[in-house]
Amino acid sequence: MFFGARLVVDARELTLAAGRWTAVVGPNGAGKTTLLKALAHVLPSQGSVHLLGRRLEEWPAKARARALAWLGQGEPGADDLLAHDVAMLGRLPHQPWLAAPSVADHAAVERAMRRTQCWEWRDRPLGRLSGGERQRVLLARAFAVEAEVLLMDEPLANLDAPHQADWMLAVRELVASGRTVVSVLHELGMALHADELLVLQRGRPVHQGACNDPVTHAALRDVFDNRIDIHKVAGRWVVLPR
Ligand SMILES: Nc1ncnc2c1ncn2[C@@H]1O[C@H](COP(=O)(O)OP(=O)(O)OP(=O)(O)O)[C@@H](O)[C@H]1O
Repeated sequence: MFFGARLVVDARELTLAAGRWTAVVGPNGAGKTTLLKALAHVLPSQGSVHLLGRRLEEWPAKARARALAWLGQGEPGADDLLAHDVAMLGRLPHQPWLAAPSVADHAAVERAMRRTQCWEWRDRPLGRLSGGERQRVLLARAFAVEAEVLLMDEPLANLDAPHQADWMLAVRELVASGRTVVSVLHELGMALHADELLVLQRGRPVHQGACNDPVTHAALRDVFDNRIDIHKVAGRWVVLPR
């Protein structure tokens, strides 16, 4: 992937496992967002990206939007829209042109908003929510798609600890039902609870492996210049800066 003439991400032959949760990690500027945008078809890439075995370009746009849900980093939203309407945007790929949302669409939105605990303020405009509340609405929009594959860039931004835990639980449920989740995470302790870690450094994937594998931990320490410590506390991974 290039920005102008500059090669920003050089990821050849990269496969992300279906039916698993992969966390993409690495230092600032490593290319995590760029990679995710290329996977989501938000940014052009030079190679070819396959989604569920089929080239992205070969998917009819609406079918692709049903199969692949995308949550960008710090997404601007229309501040005047009500939270419920924002979440309903996730159902657009399911709706015929100019049709009103169906019963199934309303049910999916309610499920998603309850999942991220924002159903209570469904009638409030996005612009009048706190950062974390807003993020939970945007997460609900992504969940409401009920896609096979979810790509989320910094989904935990602005979320407090209990809602981070809720997000992880939601991801676990999605993966248990056969869905694929790929998330860029700066919270390395959370990332280590994924199934797989993809470690990026200066635009290249330098390691891909199981989160509980010591080799993965060594790769992680390495890309952060040995300035992190990884511990297991009460059965959970904790990453501390050094
Ligand atoms: N629109 C752009 N134009 C030019 N270069 C860009 C653009 N967006 C990002 N870059 C550069 O591409 C590289 C990768 O950026 P990217 O946002 O993918 O990194 P990241 O790993 O997600 O970083 P962070 O952890 O800081 O969010 C960086 O060197 C960045 O400066």
